[in-house]
This record gives sequence, C-alpha cells and structure tokens, in this order.
Amino acid sequence: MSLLTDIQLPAVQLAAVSKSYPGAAGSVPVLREVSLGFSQRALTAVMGPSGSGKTTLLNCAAGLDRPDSGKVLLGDTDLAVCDERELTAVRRGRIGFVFQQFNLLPMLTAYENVALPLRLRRRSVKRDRVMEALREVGLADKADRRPAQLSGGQQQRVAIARTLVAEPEIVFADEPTGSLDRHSGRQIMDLLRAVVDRAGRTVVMVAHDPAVAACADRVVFLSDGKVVGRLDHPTADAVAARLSMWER
Ligand SMILES: Nc1ncnc2c1ncn2[C@@H]1O[C@H](COP(=O)(O)OP(=O)(O)OP(=O)(O)O)[C@@H](O)[C@H]1O
Repeated sequence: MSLLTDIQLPAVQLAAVSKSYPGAAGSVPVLREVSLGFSQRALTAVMGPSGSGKTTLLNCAAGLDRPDSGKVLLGDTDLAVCDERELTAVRRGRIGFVFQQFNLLPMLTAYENVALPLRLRRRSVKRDRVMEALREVGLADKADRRPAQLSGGQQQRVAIARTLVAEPEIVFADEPTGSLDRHSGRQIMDLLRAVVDRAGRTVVMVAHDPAVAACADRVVFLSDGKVVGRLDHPTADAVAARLSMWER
C-alpha cells in the first residue's frame, strides 16, 4: 500500500468549495466551504451518510459540476472558473471518471469502447495502446465482446480501461463497486489498488461499504456538506465505527 508520507502533493485541491441546489423552501446548501486535497498516487475514499454531498463533491472536483464559490485546482487550473469549452478539454484530457453503471456504449465492442476517448480527442488510435489498457484490466482476450456479452465486473473493468487509456492525472469513481456482487467488487478494488500501486496513478472514489473503503489509503468523511473527519490506512472496523458517529 502507498505510504501517505510519500504522497502529500495533492492532485486536486479544493478550497472553500460551496454548492447549493434549489429546494422547495429556497436554496439548499449541499457543500459548505469544503477544503481538502486529494493526494497524488493514492487511493482516497469519500464516505458519509446518504445526501451528505459525496457525489456533488466528486462532480465539482472532476469538473462535471461547478461550485457556487471556492476553487478547484487541478495543477494550476482552477476548474471553478473554466468556461464549458475549457472544462470539456480538461475532462477529456486530464480527468478520468468511472461510474457505478459503467456507462459503456452497448453497440461498441470492448476495444471500441476503450478507444473512444482517443477518438474524441482526435488522437490517432494506436491499437497497441488500447490493447495495453485492456491487458492492464485483464481483458485483452475479450476485446471483441460487446458489453452485453460481459459480466458486470468485466464491464466495469472495460470502463476502467477506457479511463486509463487517456492517461488522466486523476481518476474519479462514484461507487465503482455499487452495482456488483462482493466477489466482483473485490476484483475491482484489487484493480484500482494496482492502478495506484503499480501504475502510480491517483484515484478518488465514493464508497458506501466500509470493506470497500478499507482498500483506500485514506478515507475522508463528509456529513451535511462538510468534511468531518479523515482516517489514514483504514480498516473496515475503524471506518464503520467512524460512520456510526454521524449516522446515529
Ligand atoms: N441536481 C440537483 N438538483 C437539486 N438537488 C440536488 C441535485 N443533486 C443533488 N442534490 C441534492 O443534494 C444533496 C446531496 O446529494 P449528493 O448526491 O451529493 O449526496 P450523496 O452523499 O452522494 O448521496 P447518496 O449517498 O445518497 O448518493 C441531496 O439532498 C440531493 O437531493
């Protein structure tokens, strides 16, 4: 497992990020001046009760949503003030996203799904590079299959390969094991660990299950739109104990 002492430089830094959504009785704050950094070459899990703002935090950090105030620094780039064209370029070139529901295109093969980000960036698609990404997730032999011909765990691995092929600075994953059984979920977590430990990449994920969060280097706890705790080198028991403090 990565040593947090070696990885203090944040890949993404949020400073006083606030976000509200319109509600029946006026605007409802969802993130309240959140400040935190996601360490490079580490796996960070974001946890908290339902509605605490985890997905909103991830979406703001990934440039999928825009905060009302505060900064979201990816290197020197403040995503909070980028216009749509700049954000699209950042999302395509520098950020990877893995969703709970995989979001693969059903008519395309695994190979074609993985090649898609390169096509969208108008890069020439090098077959070796696409196959290398499929190999990294253990699916080089399934390159010609369509998503419906793959298990849920295999589909999620294709989605991870699709993210890795673009060599993002940081990968965000919103409950990447949420649609999978325990065994497939475990395989996805082993893969995300390898992505960090062997390939030296940075991963931030939302997790609900303390056993999944225990695979992370660090857990950040959100409650009611605020960061209320951090736990380094977590165990499932320690995570569950912390969560119970805010879920009572
Ligand atoms: N587009 C939106 N419009 C209005 N309200 C929203 C929107 N997105 C999220 N919310 C509200 O913001 C709050 C936080 O939502 P968010 O999805 O970030 O929480 P979460 O911690 O990820 O929840 P869960 O664990 O249930 O997925 C919720 O009350 C939600 O209803």
